[in-house]
Amino acid sequence: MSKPITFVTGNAKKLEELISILGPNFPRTIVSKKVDLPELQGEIDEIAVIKCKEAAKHVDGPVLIEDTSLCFNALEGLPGPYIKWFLEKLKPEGLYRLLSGWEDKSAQAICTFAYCENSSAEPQIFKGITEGDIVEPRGPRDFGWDPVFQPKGFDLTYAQLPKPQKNSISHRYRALALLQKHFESQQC
Ligand SMILES: O=c1nc[nH]c2c1ncn2[C@H]1C[C@H](O)[C@@H](COP(=O)(O)OP(=O)(O)OP(=O)(O)O)O1
Ligand SMILES: [Mg+2]
Repeated sequence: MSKPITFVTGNAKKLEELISILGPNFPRTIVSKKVDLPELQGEIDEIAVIKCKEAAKHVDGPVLIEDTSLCFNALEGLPGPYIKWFLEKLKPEGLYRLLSGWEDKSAQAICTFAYCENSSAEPQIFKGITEGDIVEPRGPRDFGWDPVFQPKGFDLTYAQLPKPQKNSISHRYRALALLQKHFESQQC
C-alpha cells in the first residue's frame, strides 16, 4: 500500500480545485498540509523544484506542491511567478492597467506541480498552460486573478465561468491531467 501524498500549500482555493479536478478515482490518497512556503525567484521549473524540496522538509513521505504563474506576453512573461505580489499590491484593476500601453493583452496561465517521493528524491514536474487574454475585471473575487483572465475561446473570465467549466480547461486541470496519467501508469 503506497503512502499518502501530502499536498503542501497555504492556499485553500488551490486545494479545493485539486480535490474537485482529481475526483474520487485518483489512485493515491492525498492529504493536505498548510505551510507558508517561501516565495522564490527564478525560472518557473526551478522554483517548483526548490519549493518541493522546501516542502519535503515539513513532511515525512511523498510530497506535492504547485506554483502558479501568470505571464503577460507583451511583458516577456512577467509578472510570471511574481504574480502573487503584483496582485496583492495592484489588485485585479491594476493588473489590467499594467497592459494599457500595449495592444497585445494575451497571457498564459501556467500551473507547475512538483512531486517527490521523499526529501532525497529529485522532484518530477507536471506543467499545464492555458492561453487567454487579460481583460477588465469581471465576476466574483474569491480566487486571485480569476476576474482578469479570459481563456481563449470564451467570452467569460475564469471568475465568471461555472467552477466545473473552469476546472475542465484550466492550467491546473491540464497539469493535473499529466499527474493523473503518471500515477495511473505506475499502477499497472
Ligand atoms: O487558478 C487561479 N486563479 C486565480 N488566481 C490564482 C490561481 N492559482 C493561483 N492563483 C493566485 C494565488 C497567488 O496570488 C498567485 C500564485 O502564487 P503561488 O505562490 O502559486 O500561490 P500561493 O502562495 O497562494 O499558495 P502556495 O502556498 O501553494 O504557494 O496566483
Ligand atoms: Mg506561494
